[in-house]
Amino acid sequence: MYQADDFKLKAVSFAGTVVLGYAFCLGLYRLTLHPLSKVPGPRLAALTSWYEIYYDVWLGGQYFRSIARMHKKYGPVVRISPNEVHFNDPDFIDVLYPGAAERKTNRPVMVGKRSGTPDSMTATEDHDMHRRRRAVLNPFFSVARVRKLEPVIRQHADKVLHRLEQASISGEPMEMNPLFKAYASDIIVQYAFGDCFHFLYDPQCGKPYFKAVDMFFALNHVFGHWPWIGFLVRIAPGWVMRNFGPSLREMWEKKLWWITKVREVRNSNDPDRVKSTIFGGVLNSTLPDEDKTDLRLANETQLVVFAGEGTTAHTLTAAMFELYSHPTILATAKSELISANPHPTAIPTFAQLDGLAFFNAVVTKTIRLHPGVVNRQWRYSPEPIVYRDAQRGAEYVIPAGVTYGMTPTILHRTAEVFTDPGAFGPQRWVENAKLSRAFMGFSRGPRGCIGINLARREISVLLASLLRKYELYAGQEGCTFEVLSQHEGVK
Ligand code: HEM
Repeated sequence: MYQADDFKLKAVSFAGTVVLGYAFCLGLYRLTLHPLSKVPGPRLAALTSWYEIYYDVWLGGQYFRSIARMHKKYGPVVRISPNEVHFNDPDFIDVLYPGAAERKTNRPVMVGKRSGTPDSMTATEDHDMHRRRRAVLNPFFSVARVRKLEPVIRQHADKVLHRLEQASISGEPMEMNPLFKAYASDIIVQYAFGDCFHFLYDPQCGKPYFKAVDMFFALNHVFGHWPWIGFLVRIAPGWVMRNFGPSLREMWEKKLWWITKVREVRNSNDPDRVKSTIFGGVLNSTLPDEDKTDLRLANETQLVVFAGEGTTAHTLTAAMFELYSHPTILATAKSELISANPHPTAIPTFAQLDGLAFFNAVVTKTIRLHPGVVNRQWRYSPEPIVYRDAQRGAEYVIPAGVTYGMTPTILHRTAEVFTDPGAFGPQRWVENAKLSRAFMGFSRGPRGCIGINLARREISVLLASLLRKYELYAGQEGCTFEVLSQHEGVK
């Protein structure tokens, strides 16, 4: 008995010594011999990814703030975890996010895992496979195709005005962000399948669903570090979600809806549906059959829909907040809109909005200050990348396969690039077109935002409609908005 206990004790202490010895050697390697060991950054971040986990999982998505502080301390390139570097240099954007013809850019596998949409375009690691998958979606987001959506976008903007009109009659305060999410969601889901959830007719504007999506995004950090948790959430049967994951349930149910809709489009005999909906086009494309399974297309739908909802709504909310808190800028934007569209309650056409330099700069400037995508834009290159830090006179080689990223939230608030970076000044953008060299709001390169044309149209049509109709509330009668404190956002 005594001997057995002694043996167990020895086995445990041996195993403990092996684990500690391994951790010690790994730490030593990461700090000294690792190919990134010369890249500046906090030692703790180089030693262990628990540093990142603390900020992103424990504190909830806060690592980007810590990375911003690192850049202030260590310069334009920092090692933010044992195997990842982060850049903050606008002159290096085109090297890190090159055109498809210049160099391949792969996406780290971890990004797909954290996105919760395996096999979707954005989760596709390989450059060439991503190109193939994206090629079938690209035509649906071209300038010309989005122009064809003009009646749909204007019709949805009209529905938003109608909701606000109803609220003004009933005296019910209207929260703008869920309304904007409902607007963006109804448009993109309608375009995807020829049908949508009609959130703009829902008294709650789909709030329970959007809360579930927010919760899912918050969990992305957890899925990124422990992908098996994401896997369990994905495969969880309905009764588990209903009983143990009520906050995600709404989203989970929508996933079943995506699958049903993919099947409906697949079995549809209506040629119009095939031509005019995104997933009709995908099913009819030359993609191989393994890329057209119900599950992969449901994941692709979830990606496209998620990517188009919150981002657009966030930009609209932020634009309203900035404009109505800067009455002089609001007045300039309004006078430009009045000259293009004299009727205050008419939804403007695309043609009326084209060429409104100041108004369009308001949209870009809003995305600069409040980018809809906060996380870093992860990539890796199949070839080494050389970075020269002119300030320090140092050169760093980022080996092939090492994850790197840039973050618009950090880049767009860098004083070396934008003087007075926190200020909302669209006029600067009108006067200095060169500022766009440092703009990453829609990312760059072949994995940049596919929905940029659609987003710009959705935002400008609705924003212009609201600005034309509503005044800032100062006790007067009529169509007004009230801006609450900065922390509460726009209501
Ligand atoms: C103001 C609104 C928007 C902003 C600021 C925005 C921003 C971005 C950014 C920064 C990325 C790159 C993310 C990365 O590299 O990790 C991206 C990707 C993407 N966006 Fe947008 N987006 C907006 C609206 C839209 C809309 C309306 C759609 C349309 C459905 C859309 C669809 C997508 C898709 C599908 C991707 C993934 C592309 C790929 O992986 O190849 N986005 N977006």
